[in-house]
Amino acid sequence: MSLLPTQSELVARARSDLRVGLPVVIGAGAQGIVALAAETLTQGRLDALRALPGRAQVAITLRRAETLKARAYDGDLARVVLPGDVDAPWVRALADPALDLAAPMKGPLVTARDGEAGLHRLTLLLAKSAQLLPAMVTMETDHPEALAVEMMATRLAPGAAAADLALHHPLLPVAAARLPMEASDHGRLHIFRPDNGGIEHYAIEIGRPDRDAPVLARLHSACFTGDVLGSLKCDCGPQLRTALAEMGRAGAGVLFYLNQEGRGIGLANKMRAYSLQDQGFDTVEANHRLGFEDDERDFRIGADLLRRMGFGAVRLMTNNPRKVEMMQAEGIAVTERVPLITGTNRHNAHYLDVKRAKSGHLL
Ligand SMILES: Nc1nc2c(ncn2[C@@H]2O[C@H](COP(=O)(O)OP(=O)(O)OP(=O)(O)O)[C@@H](O)[C@H]2O)c(=O)[nH]1
Ligand SMILES: [Zn+2]
Repeated sequence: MSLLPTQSELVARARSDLRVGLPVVIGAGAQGIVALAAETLTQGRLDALRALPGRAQVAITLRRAETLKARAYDGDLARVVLPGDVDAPWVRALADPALDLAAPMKGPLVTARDGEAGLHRLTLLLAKSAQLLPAMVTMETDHPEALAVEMMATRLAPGAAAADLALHHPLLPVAAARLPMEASDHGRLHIFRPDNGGIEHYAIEIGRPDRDAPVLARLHSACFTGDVLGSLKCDCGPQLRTALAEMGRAGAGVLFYLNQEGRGIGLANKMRAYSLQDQGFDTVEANHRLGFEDDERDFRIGADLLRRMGFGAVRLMTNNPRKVEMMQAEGIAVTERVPLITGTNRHNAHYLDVKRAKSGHLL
């Protein structure tokens, strides 16, 4: 045993570094990259990065590249060559579509087609996992180890970092207590935390569901605006309350409250998406313009929690066939899909239409 951080712990540290605005180094031997998140980039850090020998680029996802009409030569991403005369706000505008319509980027953007994009791809995965906009300022380096020491930066080994980012981190029970609720006197709230100190998720157990029979279950993704504020832009709040009420009526059930706000992009990015929706884009288009896929959730979380609580089969309350497929792919038997249609109003009619048309929801 050692007090030194493992690669997985270094990935967790790198996430915080990027959110703070610090650089992260990825690489070993003679091949590496220094990366800063576009969202937290300051002018000082951009100047310091440019003072290093090498070519500064901004890695963006294919989704964002399509919006910016930049050619993507690296499959799912593009490397925009950073012009010599641009400042930090220019880089942030490349990442953040808030100003796309008001102040379109001065193009054309030149994108790199030579060299390797593997490390750039990793930096984008890291940005997404830190719930930052997926756009990273990068500089290639042929002495990553020395540079990381010099900058006191977290350095990740590419293979180990890629493996950790693809891994589902097991969720461990932290605490549980009795919680009488409007929906049931017999509630119990369980808190789970991943072994890398990441985002916590909750289970609300109602009654004492039989572990040997399919349990009435709901995998509810967090929606601060809908669940807490009663937003009329979506149907989340009524879905949450209806699901709990039905479990209360049935006397047993389990609702997982998964902190995958905004289909996994985080609340700040969801508000960026809402602001694009105010400009006329639908929920799917808005995610794409930000550089995200329409659904960035990891459904392994729900399956892990179900199993950890002793359930192998569910009667799943959802209108989303993907949730059913994903649970089955993760080895959870879905014996029945229980529709959960509630909370439609004139503000969310279009949102629900788009979910039906583009995301395959059965509404
Ligand atoms: N990015 C983004 N997320 C949204 C938007 N509207 C709602 N959400 C999020 O979408 C998620 C909805 O979660 P769920 O209700 O569990 O899932 P669902 O895929 O709609 O499926 P079911 O409700 O089970 O039928 C929540 O995380 C919300 O925060 C939006 O316009 N953009
Ligand atoms: Zn919602």
